[in-house]
Amino acid sequence: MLLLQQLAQSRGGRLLFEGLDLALHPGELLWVQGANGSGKTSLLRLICGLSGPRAGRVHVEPELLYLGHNPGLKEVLTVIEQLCSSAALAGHPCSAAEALAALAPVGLRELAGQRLARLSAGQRRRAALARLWLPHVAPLWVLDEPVGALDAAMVDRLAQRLDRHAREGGSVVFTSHQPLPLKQPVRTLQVGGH
Ligand SMILES: Nc1ncnc2c1ncn2[C@@H]1O[C@H](COP(=O)(O)OP(=O)(O)OP(=O)(O)O)[C@@H](O)[C@H]1O
Repeated sequence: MLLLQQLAQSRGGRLLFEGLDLALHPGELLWVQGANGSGKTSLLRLICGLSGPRAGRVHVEPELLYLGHNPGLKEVLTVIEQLCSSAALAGHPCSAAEALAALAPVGLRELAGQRLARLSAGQRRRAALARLWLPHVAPLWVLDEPVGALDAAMVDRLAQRLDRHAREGGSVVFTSHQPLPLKQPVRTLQVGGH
């Protein structure tokens, strides 16, 4: 599902990592670890093709869903508009009923018509994460700090969703500065040290 071969990246003239080899298979969860500034986000952006490597190559099969460090939501849109438009942009359009159903587990169903500009940080994160509850999503999920700003109950619900995705044959690459309460086995990858 994801293959990294001899991957290297540098930012601002500093080498972040090199010689990185990894094969992630269906059903596997990968926790990318490292100190602030070690290169976790840089690695995730490489995996998503948002930046090019200094050396090596990335192969994704068949497609991925990326939720970045910053939820990157359009403030003028309502919660449901944002969810439907991001799904459509990713090539997996959803119906209004499917979007409402995906907003329920993140606790935003009642706020479906609210503009994102009027949501709290945690609610915005929940709005971005609602994508993971839509019926048609890419099998590889790349999540940068998905639990940032989430309360404990939502962290538990997200972990349950990731566990289910893995049990169903999906894969997840995620960064987090805290362990997630996952039940499925989790592989780890340490970034940095250069
Ligand atoms: N646009 C940029 N130009 C130059 N250097 C950058 C740029 N973006 C990031 N960097 C540098 O690249 C390094 C790695 O950044 P990155 O965001 O990948 O770290 P991270 O491990 O995700 O950190 P954090 O845990 O704080 O989110 C940092 O030292 C940072 O200063």
